[in-house]
Amino acid sequence: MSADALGAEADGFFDMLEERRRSSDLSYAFRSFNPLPYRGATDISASTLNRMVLESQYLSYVIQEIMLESDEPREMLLEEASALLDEMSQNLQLGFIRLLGYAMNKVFKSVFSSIHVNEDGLTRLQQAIQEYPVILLPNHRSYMDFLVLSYIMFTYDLSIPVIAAGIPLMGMKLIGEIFRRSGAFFIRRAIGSDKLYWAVLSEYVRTIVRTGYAPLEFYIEGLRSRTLKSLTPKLGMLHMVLEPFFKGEVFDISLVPISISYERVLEESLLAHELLGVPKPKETTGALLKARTVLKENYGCMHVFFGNPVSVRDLVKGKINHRQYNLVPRDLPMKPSKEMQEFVSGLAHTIIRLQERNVVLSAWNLMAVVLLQNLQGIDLDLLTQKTLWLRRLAQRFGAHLRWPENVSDSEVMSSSVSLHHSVVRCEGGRVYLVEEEGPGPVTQEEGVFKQAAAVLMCASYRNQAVHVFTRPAMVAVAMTTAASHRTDDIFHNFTFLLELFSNEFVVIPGQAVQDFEEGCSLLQESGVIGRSDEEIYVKDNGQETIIFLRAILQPFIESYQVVFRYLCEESSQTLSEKMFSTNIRSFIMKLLISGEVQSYECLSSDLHKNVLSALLRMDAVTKTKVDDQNEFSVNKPAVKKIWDMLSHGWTPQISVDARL
Ligand SMILES: CCCCCCCCCCCCCCCC(=O)SCCNC(=O)CCNC(=O)[C@H](O)C(C)(C)COP(=O)(O)OP(=O)(O)OC[C@H]1O[C@@H](n2cnc3c(N)ncnc32)[C@H](O)[C@@H]1OP(=O)(O)O
Ligand SMILES: O=C(CO)COP(=O)(O)O
Repeated sequence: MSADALGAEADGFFDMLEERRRSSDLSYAFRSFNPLPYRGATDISASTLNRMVLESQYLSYVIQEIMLESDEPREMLLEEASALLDEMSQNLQLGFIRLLGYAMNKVFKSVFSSIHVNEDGLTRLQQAIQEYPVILLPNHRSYMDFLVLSYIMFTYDLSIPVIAAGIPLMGMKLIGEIFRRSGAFFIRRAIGSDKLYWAVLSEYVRTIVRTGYAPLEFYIEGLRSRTLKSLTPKLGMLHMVLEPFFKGEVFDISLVPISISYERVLEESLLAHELLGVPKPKETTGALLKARTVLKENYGCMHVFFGNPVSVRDLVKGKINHRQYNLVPRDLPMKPSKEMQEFVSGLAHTIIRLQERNVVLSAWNLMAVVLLQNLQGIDLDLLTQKTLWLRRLAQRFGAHLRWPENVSDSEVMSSSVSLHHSVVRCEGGRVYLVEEEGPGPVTQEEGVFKQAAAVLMCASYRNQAVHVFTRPAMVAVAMTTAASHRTDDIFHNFTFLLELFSNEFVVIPGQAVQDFEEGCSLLQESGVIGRSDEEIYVKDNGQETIIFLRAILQPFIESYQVVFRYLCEESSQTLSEKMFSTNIRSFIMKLLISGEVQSYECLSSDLHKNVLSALLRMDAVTKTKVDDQNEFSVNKPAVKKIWDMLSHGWTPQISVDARL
């Protein structure tokens, strides 16, 4: 894979569709496919893989345990395990990859103007696959993610991965089976305490890794992020894939973070509506066929960045004494120690941060930041000027920006507006958010709902860029709310924000000092703040940036305040999960209609969940299970205290003139 052969661009990416557009779909589908597999792989079929799981000492041990706990005979448990495996297992066949390859080639060429892939990433991946078992860890924003990744692997002769898929996809007529034969293995949602299921799933995953059956791909965020912001990682699957290393069954494992960035996301409208409580359309083949009209649209370009493979062996050095795990017989279940749980959690969060680092942003992401601070509309010239200002700031903060070369800034702006016609329109030189077409709203609630959907759609594109600004923005807010200029005081407020928002923005646990230093250094290097031994102060020409950064966090702060207010004013101290989401929405709807609250982002269900998670972590709310339903008990004084801390010294009304 040489740069010349692939036609790599200055930034190391090349457009893989360029070549695809020159050849026929059929010849692509029937191309010769000669991947270089993992050198240590045992060449086994999908059915042998299943048999290995069923006959494993591990499964036999767990079945023995279950037999002792219940009255079920061994044969029945074995049959159950076999049925679970039939439901779960993949049956990867090259013929089906070719079939999907043919279809996807057509789809991708039609919906995307380009698919940029980093050439060195492909080369590194090719090498990594041959050396050790490889785990592909992409971010998850769209159904397109897994299609495009297997498409890239097929196109560049890389071993086709097997992929952990949520079970609803299995239920799609025909498609479910095609996915299974294209490498998907299906896992149930919320496994809970089903011991046999955990045993079958974890042994299946470990056997794939141990035998080097194929690269294993899974979505560590567990689902598509509705907000396009990174999600707090799930840990179950990561624990499973690492175990063969800790038990000394493989020498090393390579974890490959993958950052997929869309200029325009196919599901943009559906995701925003889900945030407003509209249920997700069920995954059915009928629904898929109905949704094919979205394929008539243009979704601009996408970027796929294959990150540096992370060696687990290197990572554990000095952190975990993994020899202690060699003492446990390999076939016995291994309960992860506290040390191990912390390690896996830190690693999962690190993977998300690595994904974020290599997300490629477009002019549109920056425009969305500015637009959200100017919901009343903004002159195109001013929008251009502010976007260019933000471009410089984002670059100083280390963002990966893709700005078209040899194209004037005004063209970049107008082509972004036209690509995102579902979010914005330009009328008489002014840019406004677009509300969804359809009959005009009948009630005030419907009016608010439409406006909120428009704002949430735009916010999702700001969210793609928000990780670039989070840390400096938290420093900016902490500086405003701190009792003095003293670094200690500012750090104190910073850690409060970091803790409160740690479901909103992914932070690596236990790294508050590093996060604070990162935020401060970026601001200092950009000439926004100055630091003495003990103090931090805003420089005269830094005010504009500080105000802008505070405004980025403003919708989040305002939304958290509103949820706190609801929890404190709600007459009942105990809330079921269902009641909470319905009641909070109608509470906020009223405040939006009365004008008491301005931020439409307050209506996002993702944000409501994040506030609850934060309060649970901060011991202001407790969760219990009643009849299989989550119930929350609210400690009002504790919530009030957190609310006060967030509000103390904070000036919610940033004057419109001062905003970007
Ligand atoms: C050329 C063109 C080709 C094109 C070709 C196309 C190919 C087309 C293929 C289609 C492919 C689709 C792909 C879709 C993409 C998705 O569908 S993404 C969604 C599915 N994937 C994932 O979710 C992966 C990441 N998820 C996880 O890691 C989750 O943790 C799991 C494993 C699924 C479990 O979920 P969960 O029940 O939510 O569990 P989790 O919260 O992690 O843990 C729950 C509890 O179980 C405990 N637990 C964890 N592990 C264990 C264990 N082993 N034993 C006992 N207890 C355990 C935990 O400690 C936890 O306890 P508490 O802390 O609550 O006390
Ligand atoms: O991730 C999935 C398929 O891509 C399934 O989960 P969601 O549809 O909830 O995102």
